[in-house]
Amino acid sequence: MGNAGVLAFYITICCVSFVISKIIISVLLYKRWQRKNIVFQDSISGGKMVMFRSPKMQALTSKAFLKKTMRLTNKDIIGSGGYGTVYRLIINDSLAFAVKRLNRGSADRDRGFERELKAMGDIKHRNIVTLHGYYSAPQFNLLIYDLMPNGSLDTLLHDTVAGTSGDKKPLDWPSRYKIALGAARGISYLHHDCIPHIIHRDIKSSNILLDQNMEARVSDFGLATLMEPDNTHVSTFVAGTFGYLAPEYFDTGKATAKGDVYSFGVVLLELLTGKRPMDEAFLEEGTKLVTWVKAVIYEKKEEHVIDSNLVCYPMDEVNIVFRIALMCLESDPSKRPTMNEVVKMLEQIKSDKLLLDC
Ligand SMILES: Nc1ncnc2c1ncn2[C@@H]1O[C@H](COP(=O)(O)OP(=O)(O)OP(=O)(O)O)[C@@H](O)[C@H]1O
Repeated sequence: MGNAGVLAFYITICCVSFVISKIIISVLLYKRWQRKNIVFQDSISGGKMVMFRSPKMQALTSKAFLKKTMRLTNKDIIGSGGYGTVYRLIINDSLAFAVKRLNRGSADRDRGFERELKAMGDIKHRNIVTLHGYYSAPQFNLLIYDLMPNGSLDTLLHDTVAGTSGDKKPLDWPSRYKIALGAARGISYLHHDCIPHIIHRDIKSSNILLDQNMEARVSDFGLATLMEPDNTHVSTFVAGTFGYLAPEYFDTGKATAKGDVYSFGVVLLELLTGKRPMDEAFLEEGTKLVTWVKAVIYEKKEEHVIDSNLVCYPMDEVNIVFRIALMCLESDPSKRPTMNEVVKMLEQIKSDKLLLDC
């Protein structure tokens, strides 16, 4: 190669490096811009609205959003729980949000509250309900989530609405399996992939919501740590809900990942038996779902616990999920699997099936 060739080679290298570095800088600047939240200070209420940047929030202005939010009335209420009331908010007939009004305001909290919320906003996973932003005022706080059009697993499983023909439509096995796997993946993500790792502390069927594809999305993570539940809400105790709490929690009062695994085991039992953990029939007999199931197994009558709506589905799959539930419900936390292992065991059911079908 002559001198001219060498020169041309070096010029090409320089040009390519220049273009690549420009692209990298642009991508980094775009990412930084994306991370910046939109903050709107409302001089009338003395509150602050923070909207996390995301494709869904891109087209909205915080002022318009806040105006709509402040106009929510009782007819927009979806439900209420230990932390407050949840409203449906539809913007421009197309964007749907669930706004959770927390009963206490920012006057009761320190700056850690906002830090936690921002960390919650960074969590994006297909099995976790996205937090899009929050509003913080001295008297109350609002959390803005994606609206889950198919409601909660609790409603779907236990309040089957009578159709026009009067028939009830119980959830079929493929849907139950899909929900179990989706929820397990969401919790596993919180436990193992988030830095720092997150313990949910309140896993239950009303905190497993269903999106438009009936994909499970875990909600309310972090709330138990953010605030003490309302004292008027009887089902919630310190953090967590009766019927779902691991036995060791009553001794130690400490929330652990293995405590979440236990609560997930209770959700699996709900899916398998179709019964609520604190069903009235259990309360009358002074027992609860987990104790009842364990007693029936002791008598070797497992078949009596499975929801009669599931009898025409593959019993081998149902039985494996039942065994996974029992592992999660071990009294000794160290004997329970991790959520990562639970996901793998649940996934194995379908991959074994595929191998057999081949
Ligand atoms: N993002 C959402 N999309 C659709 N519905 C929701 C959403 N978040 C909550 N809900 C519904 O609102 C109702 C109240 O929810 P909330 O989380 O406040 O209470 P809970 O989970 O029932 O009880 P607790 O507060 O003790 O956890 C529930 O019926 C729930 O299904």
